[in-house]
Amino acid sequence: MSSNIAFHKKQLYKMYINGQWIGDECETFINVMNPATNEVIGMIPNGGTPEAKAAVDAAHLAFKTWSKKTADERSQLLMKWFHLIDEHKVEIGTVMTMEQGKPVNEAIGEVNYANSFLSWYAEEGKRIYGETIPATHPNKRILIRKEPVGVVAAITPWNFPAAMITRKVAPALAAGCTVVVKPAQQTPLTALKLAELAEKAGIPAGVFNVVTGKSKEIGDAWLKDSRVRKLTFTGSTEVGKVLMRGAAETVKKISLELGGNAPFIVMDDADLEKAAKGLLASKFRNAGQTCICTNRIYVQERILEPFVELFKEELSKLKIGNGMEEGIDIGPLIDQPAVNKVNEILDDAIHKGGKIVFQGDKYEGEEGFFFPPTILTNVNDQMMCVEEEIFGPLAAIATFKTEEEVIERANNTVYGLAAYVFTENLSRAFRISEELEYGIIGLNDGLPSTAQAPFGGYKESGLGREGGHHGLEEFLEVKYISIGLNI
Ligand SMILES: NC(=O)c1ccc[n+]([C@@H]2O[C@H](COP(=O)([O-])OP(=O)(O)OC[C@H]3O[C@@H](n4cnc5c(N)ncnc54)[C@H](O)[C@@H]3O)[C@@H](O)[C@H]2O)c1
Ligand SMILES: O=C[C@H](O)CS(=O)(=O)O
Repeated sequence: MSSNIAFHKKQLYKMYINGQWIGDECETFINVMNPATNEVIGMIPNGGTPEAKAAVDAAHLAFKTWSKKTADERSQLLMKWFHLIDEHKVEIGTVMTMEQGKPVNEAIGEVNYANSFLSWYAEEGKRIYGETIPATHPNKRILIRKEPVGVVAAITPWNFPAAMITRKVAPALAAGCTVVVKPAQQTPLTALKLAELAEKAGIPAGVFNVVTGKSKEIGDAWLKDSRVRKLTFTGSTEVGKVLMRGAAETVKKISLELGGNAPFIVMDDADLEKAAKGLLASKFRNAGQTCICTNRIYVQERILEPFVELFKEELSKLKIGNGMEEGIDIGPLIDQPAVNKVNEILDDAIHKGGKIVFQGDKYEGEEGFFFPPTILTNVNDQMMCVEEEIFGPLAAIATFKTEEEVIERANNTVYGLAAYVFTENLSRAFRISEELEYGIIGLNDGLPSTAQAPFGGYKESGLGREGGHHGLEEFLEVKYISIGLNI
């Protein structure tokens, strides 16, 4: 697919604050790279404290009117934004592929997924119900209201440049909050396309702001600003902990969607073809760079050989290359350090007895950051591929004997985001699902993510949920009104 978007190496994009496109005044600029070719595709303003403060000024002012709109008025504006994103999904997908690397059809799929949060919360926002509670005192009445928390600061990662923004912004705006967003430095252009369409949809100035530039400086400015009442972060657990400590200074509400280390468990009574296809989807989506990608694969001993053969057959159908080309299934990793990390993890596994039983072609086409899809067997729990988040197309297969053993090994991690179980035995499915310490369980399903369901983790994979009605609660305060009467 040829891009119908002209990327000019020296094209300077602007950030979006208070309904204005600004940035020329910044002293420095950041290059945006294409990870498939290592070429510069544009530049963004390297903003910092002044721009971070200006965005909160705008959001704080806009909150006064946006929060007073009816839920239906906000819903209509969210749907105007939804329809514009839908009309421009190929353009946005192309921008995403150019800056993040995922194949363009997968990028367009992410735009649709991102958009589903807008349509879901455009409706959900109309159902922010309060309640009355029977008072024990005859002359009192108890009224409970749910109210928007206020100005929200959102900091998002590079691996899902559209969905990780709308999964926060859609419920926040539906609840009546206003938002300042800092996208990842690697993938700001998708965020700016969303802002362009929000402006076109008529979302008022200051309601949705996108600030680009110095991550720590912008984040610190928002953490210190008491007008920011909620921080919602998606990214690594390491950074999440830093932000959690900073949010304490002004007691901000906080949501954290952090790292993962997903086990993929194949029981000996599984439908092996279904499990192989489910593993392919879960492991190699976004070249393995998703927080809920399978990280460790546990196969019950008796069916190891037939399962690995099926998996190899499925993986051999995937094609690696530049995501802008037709028929590509696996694009590049985000940068060279990411490739180096996966190589380090692979070398560690081989050093500790791991065996490569399949490796795809090493794409030599361009100067990009490619890692060939690889299957390792003879994996043990002392390897880096079991202990750390791989974030690449490396499938690490270990075996186990019993249900009790695999549950203990699967839970033996500080993470608790997603886990996958393939079995055709219903009682076993529920027994294992209920014992796994994870916020998301894919039961015979390698792709559980959807706007209707709460997405989030146990333990060091995060706090709070995104998606479903749970995701709306994250942007609401509960107000209790006690009413004294003369009855
Ligand atoms: N749980 C989820 O839903 C989810 C989704 C996507 C990615 N992730 C996780 O994110 C990680 C990969 O994404 P990443 O490399 O962008 O993560 P990252 O933590 O390095 O960066 C995430 C965001 O935080 C910003 N940031 C970094 N340091 C900061 C600081 N000191 N102050 C303020 N902002 C700061 C970055 O600029 C970026 O915008 C993986 O661990 C992955 O598992 C989790
Ligand atoms: O990387 C983490 C994202 O949340 C992945 S998903 O698209 O929501 O599954």
